[in-house]
Amino acid sequence: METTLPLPFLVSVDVPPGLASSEGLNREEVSCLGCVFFDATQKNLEKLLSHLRQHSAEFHVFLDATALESRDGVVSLLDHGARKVFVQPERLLDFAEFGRRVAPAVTKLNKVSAHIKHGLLLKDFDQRGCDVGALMESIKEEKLPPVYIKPISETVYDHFVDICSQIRAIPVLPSTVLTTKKDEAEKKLFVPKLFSTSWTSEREDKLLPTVVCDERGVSLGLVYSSEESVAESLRTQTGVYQSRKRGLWYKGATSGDTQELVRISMDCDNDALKFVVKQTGRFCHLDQFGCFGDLKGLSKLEQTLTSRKQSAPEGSYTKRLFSDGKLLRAKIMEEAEELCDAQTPEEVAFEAADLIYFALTKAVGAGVSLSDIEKNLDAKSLKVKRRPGNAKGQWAQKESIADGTVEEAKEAAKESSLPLTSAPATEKHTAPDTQRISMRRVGASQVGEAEVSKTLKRPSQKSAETIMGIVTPIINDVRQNGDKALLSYTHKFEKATSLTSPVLKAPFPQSLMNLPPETIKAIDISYENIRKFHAAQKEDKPLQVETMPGIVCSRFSRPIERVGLYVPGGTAVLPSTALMLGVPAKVAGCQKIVLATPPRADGSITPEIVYVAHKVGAESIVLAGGAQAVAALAYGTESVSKVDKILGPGNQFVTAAKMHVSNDTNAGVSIDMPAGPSEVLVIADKDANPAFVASDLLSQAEHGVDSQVVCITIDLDEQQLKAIEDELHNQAMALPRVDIVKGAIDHSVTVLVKDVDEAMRISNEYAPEHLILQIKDAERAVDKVMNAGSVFIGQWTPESVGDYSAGVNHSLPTYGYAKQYSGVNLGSFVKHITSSNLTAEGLRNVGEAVMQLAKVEELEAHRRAVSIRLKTME
Ligand SMILES: NC(=O)c1ccc[n+]([C@@H]2O[C@H](COP(=O)([O-])OP(=O)(O)OC[C@H]3O[C@@H](n4cnc5c(N)ncnc54)[C@H](O)[C@@H]3O)[C@@H](O)[C@H]2O)c1
Ligand SMILES: N[C@H](CO)Cc1c[nH]c[nH+]1
Ligand SMILES: [Zn+2]
Repeated sequence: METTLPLPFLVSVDVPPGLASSEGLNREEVSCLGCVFFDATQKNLEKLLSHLRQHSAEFHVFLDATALESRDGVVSLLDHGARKVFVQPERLLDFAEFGRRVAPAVTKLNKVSAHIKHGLLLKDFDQRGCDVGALMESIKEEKLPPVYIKPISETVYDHFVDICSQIRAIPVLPSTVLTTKKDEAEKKLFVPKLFSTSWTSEREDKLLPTVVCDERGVSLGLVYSSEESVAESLRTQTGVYQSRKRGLWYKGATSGDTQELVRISMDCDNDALKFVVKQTGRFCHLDQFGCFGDLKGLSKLEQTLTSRKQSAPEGSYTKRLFSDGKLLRAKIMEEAEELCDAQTPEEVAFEAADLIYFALTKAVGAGVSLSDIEKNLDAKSLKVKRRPGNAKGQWAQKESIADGTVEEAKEAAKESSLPLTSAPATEKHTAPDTQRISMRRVGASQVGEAEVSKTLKRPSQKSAETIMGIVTPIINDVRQNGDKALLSYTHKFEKATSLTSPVLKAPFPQSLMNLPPETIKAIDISYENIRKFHAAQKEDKPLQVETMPGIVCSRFSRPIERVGLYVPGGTAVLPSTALMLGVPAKVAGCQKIVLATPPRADGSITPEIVYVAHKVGAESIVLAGGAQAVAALAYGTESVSKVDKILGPGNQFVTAAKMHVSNDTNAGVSIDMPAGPSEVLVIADKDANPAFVASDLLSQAEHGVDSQVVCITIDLDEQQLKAIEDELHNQAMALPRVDIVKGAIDHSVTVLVKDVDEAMRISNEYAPEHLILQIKDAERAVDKVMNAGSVFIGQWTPESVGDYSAGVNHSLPTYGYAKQYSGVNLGSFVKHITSSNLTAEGLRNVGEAVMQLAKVEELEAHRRAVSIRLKTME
């Protein structure tokens, strides 16, 4: 803990008189000295604590607490920020845990033992009859750094200061020394003289180099001080220095860029001063803030925000933040969440910078400066009574989700005795039952459907800007440096450092797809069902329509030649996704199928994926994931084949990379759709089995913490609702991925509605990836489905059958994109080509219309292409 003195002396202020005045301390006397010394007694303790509360970051407070009897009093002083407290030597052991912040106070040096290492206060020092030589010797022998000496009142201070300077002790001077000196001129120069008797200048002119800093310690420049300039500075409380050419220099006197003096201190070997100032305008005579250049980082941000607050250009975003408290609040929350989710050092730096920007905007808007914040931090760092540091209120549950172990959660759940109550309009079951895994309830009739939609907002993802900022350099790197870059990202993200080639080419060796027969059987069954369903989507023959006599329009399909299939492999290995993409690609007749999937840390690929790749006739497997795999597929590398279309789900990095390459016209690649974190919406009525409902919700919640599940209950009473919630909690606690489930459930919701129509309206607005209908006459409700990726009808249709084996595709639009996209299907692997075939009669029938429209558009060549033919028929 920092207790070094910024000055070569301490000023002792009378207590309580100094504090009793309304102003507290006389600012001019002590503020620039930065250090103050008090006598603490039981009587003035409260006043001292109140003073410390306000000023401990500003002043370094030293206290003689020998008159304080209770330990608690001393601890409170330390806790409130006292830098050093002196106690009787015999009580030292009692405060050993506070290290150098507690030191002994003695009246005679020989009472001190050699083991005292945190300095000491020699009080009631009487210089008369003092043998300075013996004192020096004693201090040297005891090797006690540093020694503070407080004289008894009759001492003649000038002489006392000289003695202290000789023995290199720190004088503690009563404040009266500054105010009772008879001679005004002498009084004025007393403090500067204290400085100058302590400083040593190696320069001929005896000036002292002086570093000028702002309150955050950012250096503004180097100047020189003399005893006179320091005196002027203290008198005017502004920056006054000694110019080597022009004498006394009152900073800002001509430029207007003045300085308010905050503090003067001296360096460790007394040969340089530091002036801390509040600078108006700029310090440097050149067009820059300080002599070492302009501000940067946090200081620069603060400068910009302050100037924006005073006057911002039209359309300034920062200005909008200052005037829109709600927006600022939302941004702070959003950025805090993104910082929590950040993983790599780059992401953390990126997100922390965003959060700091918004936090500082809040501070500047409230008139709080960075240095106020830093003072607060310093004051906190001086606290000795530690709080447990647990998260509070609504964050307590999030904390347990992020960090708690399953066992801890189970224990806490057992301890939690408060039952769930019936649902008010919108209520989060966190406070009373913190460890219970439960979804927030929202009553649609209480809050209205518009509010329900807001509540069903998907968990926030990183902003597009943030994600693009991460994936773009990766894509560019792979594009430019091919295999080498691709491999380096696989080493980095997958930790597969032994991998030397990023591609596994067909034919795949049998040794890489050795599987138990039951797995082969499961894959084969699923393969066949998926094949059948997708083959049925094939058009047998071209579609043909005779629109007019002699005019035949046709549409026929052709497979996309080269397809890249992304199989996710971050949080779970998904061979089923290889099936969902590979089988339709094969059915469609794509000539080149390239799979890409992140390898395991040993560089290998899950044998199930190799087996599927083999079955669908893949040309190769790219052993890479994330943005780097997408870039390799889009542009090709030395060993990865370029493709025409990239399909497959993935996390935010994969999705952003797909968007990026599909927007690059040079890449010549398209993508399927935005397929992100899995989600499910279950509609349940009184007929639904609570255990089935909970199991479906959990099946998607276990995909990732960014998944969201929604349960719309139709006209259920409290007991029925609780039955689903109990099932959800109990089943979840038994799952191996319970920690992931907790994260997903945390932003999942149960919506209470009255009837099927209300449920369907909300569902269509949400546009879920998966919609499960566990209601009476589920089939009839399908007519009302307008937006959904895939629908699961009735109690015997769990969503997981669609994930694996029923035959439908599980690669589906999420995040509400089911409103405009279809899931992967056979059509995703083909393109449609149209044709027209006219006879002479056909051209005669339609010719006039074509020529007239060409005329309207003033495209004469278009018109003539028809007229030239019609003429030949005349
Ligand atoms: N909608 C669908 O049809 C569907 C189907 C299956 C899976 N999914 C979803 O797909 C997602 C799969 O995600 P996943 O993470 O498990 O696997 P993933 O393969 O999509 O992503 C893993 C890759 O992300 C990259 N990555 C990770 N952290 C990174 C970082 N900080 N910076 C840059 N790149 C980074 C790495 O390259 C890694 O290989 C899940 O959200 C799952 O729910 C959706
Ligand atoms: N439910 C996921 C699509 O959102 C797909 C999947 C693969 N394995 C299990 N589930
Ligand atoms: Zn699934």
